Amino acid sequence: MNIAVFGAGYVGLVTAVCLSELGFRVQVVEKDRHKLNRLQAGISTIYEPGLQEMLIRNLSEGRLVFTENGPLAILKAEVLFVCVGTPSRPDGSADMSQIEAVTKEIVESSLDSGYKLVVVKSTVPVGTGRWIEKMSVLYAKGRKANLEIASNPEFLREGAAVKEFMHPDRIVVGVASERGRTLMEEVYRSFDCPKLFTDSHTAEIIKYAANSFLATKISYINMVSDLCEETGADVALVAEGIGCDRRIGADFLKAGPGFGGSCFPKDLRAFAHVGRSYGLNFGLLEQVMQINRERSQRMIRRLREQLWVLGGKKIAVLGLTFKPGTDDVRETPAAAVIEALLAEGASVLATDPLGIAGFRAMYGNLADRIAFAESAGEALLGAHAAVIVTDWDVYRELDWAGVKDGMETPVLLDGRNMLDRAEMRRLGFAFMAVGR
Ligand SMILES: NC(=O)C1=CN([C@@H]2O[C@H](COP(=O)(O)OP(=O)(O)OC[C@H]3O[C@@H](n4cnc5c(N)ncnc54)[C@H](O)[C@@H]3O)[C@@H](O)[C@H]2O)C=CC1
Ligand SMILES: O=C(O)[C@H]1O[C@H](OP(=O)(O)OP(=O)(O)OC[C@H]2O[C@@H](n3ccc(=O)[nH]c3=O)[C@H](O)[C@@H]2O)[C@H](O)[C@@H](O)[C@@H]1O
Repeated sequence: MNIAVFGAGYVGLVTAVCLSELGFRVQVVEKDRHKLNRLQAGISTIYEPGLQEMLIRNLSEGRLVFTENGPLAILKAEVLFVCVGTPSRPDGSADMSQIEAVTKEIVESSLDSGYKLVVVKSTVPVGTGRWIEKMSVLYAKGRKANLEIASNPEFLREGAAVKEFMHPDRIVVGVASERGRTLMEEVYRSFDCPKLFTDSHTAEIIKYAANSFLATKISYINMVSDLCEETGADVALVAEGIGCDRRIGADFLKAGPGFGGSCFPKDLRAFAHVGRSYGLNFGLLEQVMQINRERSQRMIRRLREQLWVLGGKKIAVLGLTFKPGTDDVRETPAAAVIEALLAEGASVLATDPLGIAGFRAMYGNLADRIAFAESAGEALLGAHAAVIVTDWDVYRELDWAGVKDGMETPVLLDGRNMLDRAEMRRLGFAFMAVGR
């Protein structure tokens, strides 16, 4: 089967590489010249375990091609995956301009040609499939593009993208015709997981509903975490206590600095916007977002409990990416924590194993006002306190006894509950965790 993939970002690149690994012939259309050059040279543009080797193997065996020639890829392909971005607009709604542009390109290049299945993998508001159908008629200008639109949301997580693409918990496909369903069954034939075939509206809602539910679990446990902190209870044990109930489940109950990344914040805003646009009360999601926004202030408050005055103090921020195992800093909680520290008049020395370059590029103004260190050891030298924002293993394995003596005052806020409290206190740290 010939497949085309539009957009070589996290989702598109992983989808394309994995499908070629499964033996499909895949053409990836990418408009960003810089990305395209690197991918054509066999260099992965994102950091994902296992991706680089698979990329080189499938490129060299000729199953995977990167191109900017959309029309040619469209001509050859029977199934076209749309994996372009759907970022937030200022009002929180999803910006559909990339999807719109790809729709136009696909319609114009498939006029009077055979049947093609256009599969939307990007995360999109309910009704997107219908909009693509409507726009297809407009762009066809009275001629016929024999396109069927399907929805196939992606649930992979960054940092484990290849593994989760290849071994998903489920596959969701919103498709109307038998022909489209048969094609999607063929694409996912080798996957051994529940496959849910629905209408396109349902599939589109499943994606936002899943992300919003997971984010709700996180804000919920963060809310409970604050009560644990006030009362001397332990949020990790509370999470274990409720998570053992299979109806609740143990995952996504880790208290911390709040959720970040390119999807949860953006998708919550978009889902809440969709709800509002139908006149529905999606206030629950507004609360989830509000709790998340307040996490950085909570961390500042904890630091003040130990340091009294933050102005003029040097604080080491350990971790800039929104979670470990990725170089992605989009909507990272670290940015809010740094912002809040600077507002207190503290000076910040930040470090991260993979995120420094991305942080500098994305948060220019903020980055200009702080300093960066190559390692945690360097960041902690002379610091009045350290805050762990991202739970990288290197911070777990750090020689804390060794670095403590180099600190001005040994205050440590473990924002991810990753270190052993008793051990840290034994080493002489004024140690604080989250919700315990
Ligand atoms: N990042 C993630 O872990 C996940 C993302 N998603 C969703 O998947 C979609 C894509 O996300 P990412 O891959 O993170 O985005 P991204 O921004 O990393 O990648 C999108 C790519 O599409 C390219 N592009 C834009 N317009 C194009 C066009 N007309 N033709 C060809 N290429 C074009 C861009 O240059 C870019 O490389 C979003 O809707 C996102 O919400 C879904 C699940 C997981
Ligand atoms: O739509 C998407 O893009 C993806 O969004 C998330 O994946 P991702 O953003 O890669 O990262 P997660 O592992 O879900 O973490 C998101 C944020 O929540 C935080 N988190 C996660 C779990 C937890 O218990 N506590 C917590 O604070 C993480 O630190 C991180 O900042 C979803 O988990 C994926 O299923 C989905 O496909």
